[in-house]
Amino acid sequence: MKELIKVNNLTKKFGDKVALKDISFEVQPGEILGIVGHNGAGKTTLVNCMVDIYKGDQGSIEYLFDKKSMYDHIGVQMQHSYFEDNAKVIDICKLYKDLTNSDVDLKALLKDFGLENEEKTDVNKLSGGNRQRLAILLTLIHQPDVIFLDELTTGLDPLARRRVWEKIKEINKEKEVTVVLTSHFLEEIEYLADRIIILNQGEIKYLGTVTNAIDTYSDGQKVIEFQLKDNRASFKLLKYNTVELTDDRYQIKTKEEEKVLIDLLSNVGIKNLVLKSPTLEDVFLKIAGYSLDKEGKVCYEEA
Ligand SMILES: Nc1ncnc2c1ncn2[C@@H]1O[C@H](COP(=O)(O)OP(=O)(O)OP(=O)(O)O)[C@@H](O)[C@H]1O
Repeated sequence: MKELIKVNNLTKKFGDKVALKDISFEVQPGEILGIVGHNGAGKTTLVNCMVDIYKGDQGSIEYLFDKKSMYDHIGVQMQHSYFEDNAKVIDICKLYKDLTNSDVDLKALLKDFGLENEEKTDVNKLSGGNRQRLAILLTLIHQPDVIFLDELTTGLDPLARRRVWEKIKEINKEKEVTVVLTSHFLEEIEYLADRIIILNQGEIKYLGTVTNAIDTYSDGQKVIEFQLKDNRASFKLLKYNTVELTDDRYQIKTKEEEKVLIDLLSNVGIKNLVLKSPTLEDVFLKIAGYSLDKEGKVCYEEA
């Protein structure tokens, strides 16, 4: 299948600051591609280059569609969606429809997004979740092939965030719209994206599926988490150099989980056992000193 967008050796600078360094990848039709990275990693700059807001200093971007009619084919929701304060939901929708000469059925679209009862609501009185749903809806009014969503769910509570995720999945599957999204949230990317790009200081550190990222970076290790039946047996864990104690739970990282489990069960005495595979978070930690804040947002601590 031919790629929808092809980014070739793209470099973008702001003065001396290199925001993107020699980036190459392609967007396949029908996929959800997630771009993830710390603050300042270059996510927004990359999206801005792809939607032709910024010109790269080096490299090129090719589109399957005619670039002259680019905005017929793409829909863009940027990091902050600004709406006129007193504007009503339906007025904004109509404005977008007129501007794009679209023949979309607005009533049906609003119903589809669960906003049919909000038509007359002032946009600034919408809940955070509904506001974000409106932002997605607006990208779809002219029936594009691909939409770009930049940090769509930042600021939403977990329930509202989940609802937005469901909507994105639905649009992708049912309307066959390709989605390029940036996010700070690993859980979001893990849930939504078919493939991910991990950006670190303007460079691609990883491009591929989440599963492959985990396999590649985890080195086949599993995590065994447990409590001791009798804490006096803790000396029996000394032979494991990967053992860690957090709160009252021990963790051992190992490639030989069966052997270690047998030892723990028969010789050490453990309870409340959980066997875990590494997560995308572990991959991030390996790539470059990432950590997560209380909200589950990616942070970066330079060494
Ligand atoms: N218009 C600009 N002028 C100067 N520097 C910029 C500009 N836009 C971005 N940068 C710089 O380029 C780098 C990449 O920024 P960018 O906004 O793309 O990162 P990001 O990953 O989207 O970050 P965030 O998650 O905080 O939105 C940063 O160092 C940023 O300061």
